[in-house]
Amino acid sequence: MSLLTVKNLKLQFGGLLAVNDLSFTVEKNSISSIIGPNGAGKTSVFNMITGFYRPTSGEIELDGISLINKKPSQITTLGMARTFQNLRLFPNLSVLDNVKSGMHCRTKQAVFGALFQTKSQKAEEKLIEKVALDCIEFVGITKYLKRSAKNLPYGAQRYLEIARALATKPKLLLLDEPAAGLNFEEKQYLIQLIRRVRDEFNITVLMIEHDMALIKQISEHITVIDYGCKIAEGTPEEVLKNEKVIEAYLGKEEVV
Ligand SMILES: Nc1ncnc2c1ncn2[C@@H]1O[C@H](COP(=O)(O)OP(=O)(O)OP(=O)(O)O)[C@@H](O)[C@H]1O
Repeated sequence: MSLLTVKNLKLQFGGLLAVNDLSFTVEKNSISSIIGPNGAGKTSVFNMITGFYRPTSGEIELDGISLINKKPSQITTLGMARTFQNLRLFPNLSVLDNVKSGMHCRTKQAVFGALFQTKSQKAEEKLIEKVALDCIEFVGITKYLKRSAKNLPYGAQRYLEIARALATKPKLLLLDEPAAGLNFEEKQYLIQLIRRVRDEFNITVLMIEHDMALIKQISEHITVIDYGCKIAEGTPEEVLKNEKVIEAYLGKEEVV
């Protein structure tokens, strides 16, 4: 059963067709990937799914609900969270506050409540803190709780982004190049973390990644795009021996 359905998606920037008639689905509880050479349109697809870009045409549904014309915050509320290729943390906020900051969309806090700290307001604040602490512990960075994001080791910053996304309790987690900049040990830790996200929280994961070894290890389904079009899809074994895929990568990146 699919959680995300993308149908005939198009995105035009002036004369450039960044995404061209793209259709694919993401199965519930799967770990899936979108791959493709630089500039293929992968991040543009994520930006449309999360409401940052408005598609020129096409349909996107999360659990049967259309996401077209919805704002990013509405899409978060419907159960989607993402991390970014270039980290988007609040550098001067602590780890705890970074995670709490991602949870507005899930809270009922009104201005009145925030000013006068009603009983329910205090209870909600406690709950927010508990969820944030649980997510921080889950990704393994509790020892950095009070440290500002900018002073964390790079790997921990990447895990913090995942904790912040998890705190919104998504059905679907989109990870944009989660392994970028990580060393071998950190990548192995990331693989375990992504598996635990799916297995322990039943969250479906869709990621963009350039690290083919990592993709092979963790992805159950891959969609390959080139020049905005889907050129192949299937299991890692099927996709990575596909001639069109090898051709698309030839001279650009190495397919392992
Ligand atoms: N806001 C924008 N305005 C104009 N062109 C854009 C914009 N965003 C992306 N593009 C163009 O759309 C195409 C697809 O870009 P996109 O970033 O989606 O590719 P990508 O597959 O994610 O690349 P990479 O792997 O290098 O991150 C590129 O030609 C890019 O220059």
